Amino acid sequence: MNFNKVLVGAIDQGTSSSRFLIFDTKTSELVTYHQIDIKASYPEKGWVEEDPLEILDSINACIDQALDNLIKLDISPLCIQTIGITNQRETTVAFDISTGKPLHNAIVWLDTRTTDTVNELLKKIPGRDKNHLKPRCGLPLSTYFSAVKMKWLIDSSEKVQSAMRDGVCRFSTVDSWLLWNLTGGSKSGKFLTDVTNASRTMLMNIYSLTWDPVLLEFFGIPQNVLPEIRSSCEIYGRMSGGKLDGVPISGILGDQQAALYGHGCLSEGQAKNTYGTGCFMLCSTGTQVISSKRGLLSTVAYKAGPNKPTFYALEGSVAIAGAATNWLRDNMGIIKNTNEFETLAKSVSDTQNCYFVPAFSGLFFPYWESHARGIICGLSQSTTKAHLARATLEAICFQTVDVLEAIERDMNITLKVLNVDGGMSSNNLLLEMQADLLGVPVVRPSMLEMTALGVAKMAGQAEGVAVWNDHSNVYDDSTNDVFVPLITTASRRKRYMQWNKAIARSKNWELPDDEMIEADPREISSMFSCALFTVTSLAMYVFSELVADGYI
Ligand SMILES: Nc1ncnc2c1ncn2[C@@H]1O[C@H](COP(=O)(O)OP(=O)(O)O)[C@@H](O)[C@H]1O
Ligand SMILES: O=P(O)(O)OC[C@H](O)CO
Repeated sequence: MNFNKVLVGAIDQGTSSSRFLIFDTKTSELVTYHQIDIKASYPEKGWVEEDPLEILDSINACIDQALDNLIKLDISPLCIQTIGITNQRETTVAFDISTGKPLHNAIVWLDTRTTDTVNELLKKIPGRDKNHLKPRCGLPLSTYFSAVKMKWLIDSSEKVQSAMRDGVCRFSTVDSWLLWNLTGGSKSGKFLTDVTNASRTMLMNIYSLTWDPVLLEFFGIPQNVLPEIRSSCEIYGRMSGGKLDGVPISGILGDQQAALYGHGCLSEGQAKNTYGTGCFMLCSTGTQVISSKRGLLSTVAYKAGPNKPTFYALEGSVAIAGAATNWLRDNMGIIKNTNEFETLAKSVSDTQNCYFVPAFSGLFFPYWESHARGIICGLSQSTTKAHLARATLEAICFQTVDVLEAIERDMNITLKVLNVDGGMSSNNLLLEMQADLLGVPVVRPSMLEMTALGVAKMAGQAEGVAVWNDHSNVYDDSTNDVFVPLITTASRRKRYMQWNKAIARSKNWELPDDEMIEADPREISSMFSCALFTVTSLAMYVFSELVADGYI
């Protein structure tokens, strides 16, 4: 058996699946991995939940299976020097730190149950400006981020309220839930998070990298329920139990930041776009926080050690990418397997002017509109499921066009290529359409696991581990696939205009609870007449019964 390799393990906990991947530090080669799908539940309209214990079990199972694969390759698991954790961001877990039991299902980043919470919070802000807190945390007020999910749990869950009273409630993002459990849980677990995950809660000040008292007060979250914030690269603790007992965990990055790092987009103006459950383009802004005028988020990209500088990024977040494929498969039954999707979409040469805005979770960038909902428009008698499949891909591409344009304008740069990765980027048609609609070549590496590679590199360079030193270059391999634009600018513009008409129709669809106040006066008067008619009829009925019974 080979004991000489120097390997790093990466836990990649995404929205749709969990993975454990093992990389060779000499070649950046993916040696082996195992992946398990995660079930989401939708208990009410707009709610998206996952089971924190299923997430944890899936990671343990992935580790075990990947280690078995390694042994089959005749490589010893003892070659694994350290482990990194990368994760779906914003998804919020509430648990009891004395027992380790979750107090509620995890509320997934896509969940829109807090639409009314956001409305209520907006009322506290002068002019209801959703960007009011942006100078502190880089983010607009939205259902997307963890703070509103925590507020909802405090306001709505009796178990959370009781655990808060007993001082045992803790809130975490998925990184700290996993870290705490893997380092020993209620016996010896380390309750820590990293700056990139903390920067997605809306509670961390992006300059000081500490929990911000003004933000904590605004959302009503006491600081003692939150993990301690650390850099993205240091030994946080060691695996407790299992086949990797004692191996350090030394890197944590939110999954989109990890992909940026994996691509090696470390210099100002370098960008990547990851197509997973959602689709997220991040562009490095160096050590400067750039505040977007166009709806992009300012976020922490990484901090490669406690005493290292903090790097930042601008981010354009598109909520629904692969999630739309899953919806067409699971809810509509249009395909049986994800891999049929490309063949179906390719079976037609265009969308026949059908547009699909999959705003299931409202619209994120650049609108930050919680009340938008999904629409399909431009249907005709000849529209088929193939046109809808193609329109789904187009929708993801159009939103990416918006993000790229905003990044270029905010940073005053022109991107010459777009580096891509993520599960959905295996779809060639998606990337061909993306290049066409962007007018910029799209470059896909032969190894798509940039998220896992990013956090493996980060973990491998931590002080006390230092097994991986090469971070400087954009991920480079001679077997990259390049997709070049083939359509004319005029055709691109026409389709983009039509897309914007579809977006306009999806906006402001859901009515907030207090919408009556701003509703059309004709609607209010018709509802008032209806209510008056009902009350009068009831009174006349009671009166006639009283007369009939001789009381009057
Ligand atoms: N060839 C494909 N065509 C369309 N969608 C795909 C394809 N392959 C994967 N997907 C979608 O991509 C998502 C999985 O990507 P992944 O990066 O693993 O997601 P996550 O990190 O969010 O768990 C799923 O939503 C899946 O349906
Ligand atoms: O699951 P992904 O890969 O789409 O990533 C989810 C994001 O981290 C949400 O912000």
